[in-house]
Amino acid sequence: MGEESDAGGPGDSGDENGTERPSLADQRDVESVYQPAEDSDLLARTARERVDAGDTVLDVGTGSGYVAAMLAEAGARAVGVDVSPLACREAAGNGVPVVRGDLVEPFRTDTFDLVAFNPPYLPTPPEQEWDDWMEHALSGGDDGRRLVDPFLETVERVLAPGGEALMLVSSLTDPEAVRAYASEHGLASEQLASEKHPYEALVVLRFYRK
Ligand SMILES: C[S@@+](CC[C@H](N)C(=O)[O-])C[C@H]1O[C@@H](n2cnc3c(N)ncnc32)[C@H](O)[C@@H]1O
Repeated sequence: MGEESDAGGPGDSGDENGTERPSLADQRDVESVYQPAEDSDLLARTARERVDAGDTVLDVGTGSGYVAAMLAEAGARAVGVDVSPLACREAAGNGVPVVRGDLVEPFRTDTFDLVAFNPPYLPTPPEQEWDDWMEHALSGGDDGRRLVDPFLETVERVLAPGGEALMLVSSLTDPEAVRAYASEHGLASEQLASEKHPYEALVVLRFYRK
């Protein structure tokens, strides 16, 4: 399952003569797919506690597929979605059914018991933005909420009755502002977990219909 084409998107760099240039990620010799870190692990551990065998779950921005794979291990029917073709390929290679797409857009209404999202959240001023798939994995734009806000605007549509969304939020992106925005969009919230790290606190928030 899933679309794993390299067509389109950042990193596809060729000049007017059709000469292929390496993507910025290649030029910088950085990984092109976000590898699981403390944030991935906190989200996966918290979500795993909440799924029952047979639940249908979605891992938004699945990256390597780490969170989806942990939930599948717990007995859930887990699917991932990612905008990056490189992430889709890696997740599929790790045994995760994956769809290439934008947030929850590819999925039907009322589908998922649980939606998990570890968004790109690093606050990044425009002049520091770069142009490769790793930027899509890391940069949360000026306030860190470039993807957080659209997720909160759209996730309710795909939640099954009684379903919930779990999102990893950093102290860098103001969890209280995230909760206020969710509330404006019809979602109640609570904090399920938090961990302190050298430069930030990581928090898992739960969102559900009011
Ligand atoms: C911080 S990484 C998290 C990866 C993985 N879930 C984990 O926890 O290790 C964020 C992921 O979101 C993906 N992403 C960015 N924008 C997206 C969008 N609009 N729709 C779906 N995925 C997106 C990135 O490609 C990246 O894989």
